Amino acid sequence: MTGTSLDGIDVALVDFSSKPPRLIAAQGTPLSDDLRSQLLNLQSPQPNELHLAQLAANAHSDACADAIHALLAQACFAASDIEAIGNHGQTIRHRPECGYTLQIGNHARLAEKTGISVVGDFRSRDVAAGGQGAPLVPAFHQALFASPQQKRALVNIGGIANISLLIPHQPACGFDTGPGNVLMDLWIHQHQGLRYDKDGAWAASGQVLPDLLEQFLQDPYFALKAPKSTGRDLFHRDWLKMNLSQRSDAPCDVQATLCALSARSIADTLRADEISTLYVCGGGAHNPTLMRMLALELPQTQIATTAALGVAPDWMETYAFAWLAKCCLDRQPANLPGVTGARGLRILGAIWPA
Ligand SMILES: Nc1ncnc2c1ncn2[C@@H]1O[C@H](COP(=O)(O)OP(=O)(O)OP(=O)(O)O)[C@@H](O)[C@H]1O
Ligand SMILES: CC(=O)N[C@H]1[C@@H]2OC[C@@H](O2)[C@@H](O)[C@@H]1O[C@H](C)C(=O)O
Repeated sequence: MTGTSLDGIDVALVDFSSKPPRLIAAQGTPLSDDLRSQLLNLQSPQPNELHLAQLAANAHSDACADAIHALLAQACFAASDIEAIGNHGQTIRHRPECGYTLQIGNHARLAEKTGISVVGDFRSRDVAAGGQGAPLVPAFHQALFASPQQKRALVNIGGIANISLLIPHQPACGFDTGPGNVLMDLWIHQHQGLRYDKDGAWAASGQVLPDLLEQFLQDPYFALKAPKSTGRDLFHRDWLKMNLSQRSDAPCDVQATLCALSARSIADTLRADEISTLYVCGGGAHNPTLMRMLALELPQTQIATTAALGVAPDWMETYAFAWLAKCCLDRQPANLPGVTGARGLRILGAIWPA
């Protein structure tokens, strides 16, 4: 799994012979600066992008192969022990309203380099069926973490944040709430040249600006009803420029307000449901300022990380894509039409045999 933050490749080794499937080992490997900038550049139109996208897809697959080999070595497994790799690829465009979403990665090359079958291209079938193609993890959250008594929510705060609402006796519901860390990452990079605001320290040094927060919340995305999904296509550098060009706020106050935007846009989606516990995963779970703001927004809700469910916050997404790959191999539909808006259940993904 490589997500919208473009911070690294996460690999999980999952055993499906046990019920529920068991996460045996997991590892994160940082992306090289070169590959990261190739992938970041492809997030917006540029000359010769078809050729550049293919080169980046090859480099992405080579880096995935290295990360997989490293995890197998660490966990003392051989390639021949592995039934398949689920490979999300890197999202470089997400335009379901135009009938496509694009995750690049050369699956054939990954199968060739590892000798392991690859399952990839998880989102396009759902989009072809009229869905958003995202988020896909609510089905996994429902299968593994729904409780018969408790109203639970799981939120993944990655570059973009996506939530799953697991209410007993109701179909699972889920959507992207909006920016998770992506805007905070862009803003601190612009001002301090850093990749991210470690422990939310810079945000904690500023004041949330209520008028700016209200302005941010005017973006029509936040008022849209589900099904909805988003990405860097909407929440990018120009979004910040458009919202901030007429203002002269202290950069640390803007960072605090972007952090509050992530917390508020997540919390706003939960107020009506009397959720007993909100479980947080993704990199945002490591940001105490963001976690504190979430707790302030939701005083009636217990907030924990998914470690309380037995899964460290960094491995939830990659675990989910192993599960999605297994569903594909078993010819089991894995989308939730009530989440993505697809016309019906669909088998997600395509297989590149070893
Ligand atoms: N210690 C920390 N303090 C603050 N923020 C952190 C910390 N660790 C990680 N993060 C944030 O988490 C981000 C990475 O999160 P994650 O790996 O979940 O994103 P992703 O999977 O790439 O995104 P998505 O889920 O949208 O595809 C980093 O870019 C950073 O903003
Ligand atoms: C198009 C795309 O890659 N979307 C990602 C992204 O990262 C978070 C959010 O935006 C979510 O919609 C999705 O990933 C998760 C894993 C999902 O599909 O459930």
